[in-house]
Amino acid sequence: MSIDLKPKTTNTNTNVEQVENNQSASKRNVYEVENFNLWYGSDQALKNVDFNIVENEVTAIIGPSGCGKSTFIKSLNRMIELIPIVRVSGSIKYRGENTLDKKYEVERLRTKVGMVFQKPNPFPKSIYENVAYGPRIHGIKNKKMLDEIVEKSLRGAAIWDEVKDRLKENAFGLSGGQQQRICIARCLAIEPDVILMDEPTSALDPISTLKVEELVQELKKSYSIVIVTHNMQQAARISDKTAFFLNGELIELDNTNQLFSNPADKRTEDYITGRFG
Ligand SMILES: Nc1ncnc2c1ncn2[C@@H]1O[C@H](COP(=O)(O)OP(=O)(O)OP(=O)(O)O)[C@@H](O)[C@H]1O
Repeated sequence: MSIDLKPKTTNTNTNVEQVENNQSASKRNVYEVENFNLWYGSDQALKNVDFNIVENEVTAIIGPSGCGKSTFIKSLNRMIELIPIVRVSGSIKYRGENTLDKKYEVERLRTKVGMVFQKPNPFPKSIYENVAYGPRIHGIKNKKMLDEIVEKSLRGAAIWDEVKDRLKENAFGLSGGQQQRICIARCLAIEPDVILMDEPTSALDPISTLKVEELVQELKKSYSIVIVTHNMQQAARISDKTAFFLNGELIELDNTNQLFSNPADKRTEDYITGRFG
């Protein structure tokens, strides 16, 4: 998709957007976030966020440094609660259930929602063990079954051909781009429903970045993907929906074409045209 980042005054993409809207309409929401607030101690980092995430779509989150992108994505799998001073209100429904409910078991969420981080973080183990780790934790001991999961996950992460003859080697011996795809394979091995990606290409060279971007396009056929990115061109290239955050508020969430070509809010327009941030 090629996108002109300059806002236009008239929208010429009505038919395309109509088709996209119709496609979205037939899909279900994986997440429904309502009136979500988050505080670090007394500092409020997210304010009244309402945010639906549609299945089998790529949703990109953009916004200036410190606007709350990472805080938001880490709220979706409740990783944020590892920080003791964090306090939240509102609701984050995953497949209809409020994950903030005291009775909701976080382990259940973590088996369905995988995460890939900015810096590739493979375990100091072999390539094979990195991918087999999750399924082993979930009780799979059968070697043949594990072999199959490892191969399927590495294929799914578009790295099988590069590593199939060196599965016993330490994952640290791979390039940064390969390590990131191993981390994606590790994530796929638990058969998630959603994949959260927090700036997954910011530590990668352009060729590895392209590989991961192509991979994201492929993965959305089977998974729902939320990706935080500082790179607006990347958001425009790979996402179906884009959300713009500013100072902890969700300013705009729309079809990516629409948001970049004809943003509804002046603050979005100022950001995407480089007037601030
Ligand atoms: N552990 C923490 N303790 C206290 N405040 C925090 C913590 N983590 C983040 N914050 C604050 O919350 C706000 C949002 O931060 P967050 O990291 O979510 O922003 P971001 O949009 O992801 O930024 P960046 O693009 O620079 O990664 C910032 O004001 C930040 O200083």
